[in-house]
Amino acid sequence: MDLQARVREHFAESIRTKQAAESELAEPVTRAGQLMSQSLLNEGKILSCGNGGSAGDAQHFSSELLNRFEMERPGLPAMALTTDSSTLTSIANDYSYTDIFSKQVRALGRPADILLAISTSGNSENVCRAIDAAHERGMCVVALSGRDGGRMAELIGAQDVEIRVPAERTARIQEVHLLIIHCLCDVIDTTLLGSG
Ligand SMILES: O=C(CO)[C@@H](O)[C@H](O)[C@H](O)[C@H](O)COP(=O)(O)O
Ligand SMILES: [Zn+2]
Repeated sequence: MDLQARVREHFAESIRTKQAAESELAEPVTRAGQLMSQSLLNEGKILSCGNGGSAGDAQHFSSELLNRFEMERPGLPAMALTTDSSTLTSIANDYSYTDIFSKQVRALGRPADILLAISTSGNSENVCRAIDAAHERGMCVVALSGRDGGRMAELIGAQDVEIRVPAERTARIQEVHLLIIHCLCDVIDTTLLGSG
């Protein structure tokens, strides 16, 4: 087994996936960044959720808003719904794992807020329920997905933005999700602060 060849193929496939995504996703990513900027200007906040690697992505995004991305600026209101182990374990224990995000969205969400919902398959039930809860609260949703968009694609409304990575493999989709998260931070900072 040529391990180095395998590693090289990961690099090559990741590069190809990002190149394929560029032309397809530049428009929805920009639109999502503008939607988030408008929410922040309207005193809204951004809630984010996902499972596994996507939980890490949700936290990565909220930390870049709460602290900073590349420009010096005041912190922006954002919260990953994946971090409070007491809340997560009690909801999962008393209700169901599928309710861990939706219950938090119902408690915290306000109409000016945005939900960043992340799922490579688009089929994680707890993320789908969070989207339903966001809509109940009058919030807009930015959905990061992949493959055929899964069930999440059916839940997205005209006021929302779906960003579906054109790839099948979870790892490749996640790698593009992280790039998109950095693009969203850049659009938000540039919209709020100017390009310097
Ligand atoms: O990071 C990885 C795989 O690269 C895993 O932890 C992965 O995120 C988990 O299996 C998730 O539960 C997958 O959920 P989803 O992306 O389909 O919503
Ligand atoms: Zn991963």
